[in-house]
Amino acid sequence: MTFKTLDNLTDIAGKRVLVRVDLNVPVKDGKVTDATRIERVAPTILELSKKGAKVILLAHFGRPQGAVVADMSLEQILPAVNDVLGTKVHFASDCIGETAAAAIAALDNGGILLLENTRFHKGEEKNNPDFTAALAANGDIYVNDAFSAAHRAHASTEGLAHLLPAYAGRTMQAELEALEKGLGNPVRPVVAIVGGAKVSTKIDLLMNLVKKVDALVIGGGMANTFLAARGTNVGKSLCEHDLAETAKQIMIEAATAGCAIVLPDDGVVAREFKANAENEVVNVNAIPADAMMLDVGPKTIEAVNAWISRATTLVWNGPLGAFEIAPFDTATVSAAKHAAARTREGKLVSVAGGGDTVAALNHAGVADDFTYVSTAGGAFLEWMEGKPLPGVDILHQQK
Ligand SMILES: Nc1ncnc2c1ncn2[C@@H]1O[C@H](COP(=O)(O)OP(=O)(O)OP(=O)(O)O)[C@@H](O)[C@H]1O
Ligand SMILES: O=C(O)[C@H](O)COP(=O)(O)O
Repeated sequence: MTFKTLDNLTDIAGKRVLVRVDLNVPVKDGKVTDATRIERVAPTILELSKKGAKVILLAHFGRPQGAVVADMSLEQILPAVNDVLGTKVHFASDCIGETAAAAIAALDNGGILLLENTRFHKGEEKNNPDFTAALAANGDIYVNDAFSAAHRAHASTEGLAHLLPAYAGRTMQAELEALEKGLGNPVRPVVAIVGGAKVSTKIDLLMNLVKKVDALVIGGGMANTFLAARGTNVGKSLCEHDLAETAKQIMIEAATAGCAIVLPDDGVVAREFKANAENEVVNVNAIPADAMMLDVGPKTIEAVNAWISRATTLVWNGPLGAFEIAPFDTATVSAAKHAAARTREGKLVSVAGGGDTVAALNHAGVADDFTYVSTAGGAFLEWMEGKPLPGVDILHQQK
């Protein structure tokens, strides 16, 4: 590693350390349902606090697009952060300006403060110099511990490293080391499973991914977009129809690269997005116009598990279905258990990543059996593609 780490940070008592963490955690009815991302950043926060720094946490939640959106406030994450850290964490309702400055001034040495969602300001995602300067005004040192947001060149993930002495946190360091160890030189066949809901932000990554893997299994909302591109009627399923052309190009690129694309043959459809909604298994060519495909079906599960059996290396981002609501967790749980068993037998190197993917593996009870579980989803896929990550690159450039 060529970047500076917390080992280089001594003598920081009383210093204001701005720590970028990723608190974009799964939440249901205002409660955190999986605290893995918080648990992973805890060592950095506690180490800085123990060294007597004033620890100021910067994070985003959701995609409020520069507006203050009440249900995207980080205040709802505060109780879970308190629980995981086992100490009182203060909160300020803005990440810049007087409100933030006053809360920081009131912090004791070793105190911890969480600032409100950075994405409530338009300048965050634009990496706007004035906004970055306003963030920097409240800190002496910058630590980036948000590997899972390092694919974003935002003010709090990249911009700040131009203005303040910048260091990698313990999780940033650990993620990069573990990914390099697990996937730096993957043994073939390499199978990737990509599912989930963030279709528009992840679909472009697949163009390069198909050149690196032997098979790409597509599930979740991502599969519906590919099925639609193939001319299948997906009814009311989560689907980004305007990405049909991109999906077609990816399928062409995969054929050229010799990468098998595995799409669902059957699916579990329902008319309501809720637990135990009335559902049926249908062939993907017979999805009713008023129904949504919320999971892949039994035939597809068999095919996915057969690909996992063939793989020596598995890379997984995004659940195969809406795993939060039973019974639409069936495929995700089955594939997770199968991959875990192959890993335990020493037949598979399994690396999974993503906020909800981690939650899904925890739900299946097998997260500890995977070779490595990254907190990163999009960043993990971009790393896998070999793309430079702005948040990591700028740390390497520190003198
Ligand atoms: N068929 C489907 N229809 C609707 N939602 C789905 C479907 N399949 C999966 N999902 C939803 O996808 C979400 C997870 O997708 P997402 O792309 O955010 O994955 P992730 O692991 O959190 O990655 P990242 O860390 O990049 O956010 C879950 O909330 C799940 O319910
Ligand atoms: O959940 C994630 O993958 C990270 O927090 C980044 O979120 P984003 O895709 O909204 O930038």
